[in-house]
Amino acid sequence: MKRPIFIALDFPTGQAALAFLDQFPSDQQLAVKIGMELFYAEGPAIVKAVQARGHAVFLDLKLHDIPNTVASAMRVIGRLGVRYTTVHAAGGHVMLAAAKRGLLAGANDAGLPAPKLLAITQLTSTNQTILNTDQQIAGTVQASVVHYAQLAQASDCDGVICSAQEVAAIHQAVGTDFLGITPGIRPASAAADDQQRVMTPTAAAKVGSNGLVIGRPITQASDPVQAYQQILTEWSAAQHD
Ligand SMILES: O=C(O)c1cc(=O)[nH]c(=O)n1[C@@H]1O[C@H](COP(=O)(O)O)[C@@H](O)[C@H]1O
Repeated sequence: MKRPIFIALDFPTGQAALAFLDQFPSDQQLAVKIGMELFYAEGPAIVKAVQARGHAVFLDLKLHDIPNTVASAMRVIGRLGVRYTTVHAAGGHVMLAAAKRGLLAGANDAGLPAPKLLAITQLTSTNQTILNTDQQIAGTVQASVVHYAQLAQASDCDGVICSAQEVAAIHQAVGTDFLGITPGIRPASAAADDQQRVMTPTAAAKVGSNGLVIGRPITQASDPVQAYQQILTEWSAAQHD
């Protein structure tokens, strides 16, 4: 999967998510992200239902707990056949290493390839004020994100979730093989909603983003299939390798 666009299936029910997917041609294989809302409503059954339609699943549950709990939960996730999953970098090295260990154990239990483990750095809804005031972290958002990328790499994660605004700095710090997957993507005409650190698909491609996560600009569009195709065209045209 080279530089995928993950559609965030942020729907309250499996029925709504599958009705959304039904709008696409049945032979079009998509990359989709199942997050907390849909997974809490439907559990692993929705992962299986989406996989059965031929789509690649990124299961985004953003684990953050004591290392033993994270390892055990990741072991369950590792058995689901998903391609990517997430953990919070803020949990620290021991927790991140436990996440990776659990994921590998789960994949091994099921005889499946291990999902790629992505660490959440600073959420794209976080800005400088939130970082310095609410989180009491001094310095810039970019410095915090790069620090978390270095921590994630040292803890054997495959990449991070960050804003496209930080991808170039991350790749400079930890190398271009380390994935920088970027939500907070907004076509030029779209509303930012609750996102603070946004970029267009073209700008994200130019700075070397390894994949986009996009929800509302596609799921809430009057014609979601057309919105997706437009973003895909823009993203593909701007790639330089
Ligand atoms: O982990 C994520 O996917 C994530 C991390 C982050 O920093 N920011 C962020 O927006 N996301 C997710 O990416 C999606 C963005 O959705 P839209 O803002 O509707 O495009 C949502 O499902 C968020 O949960």
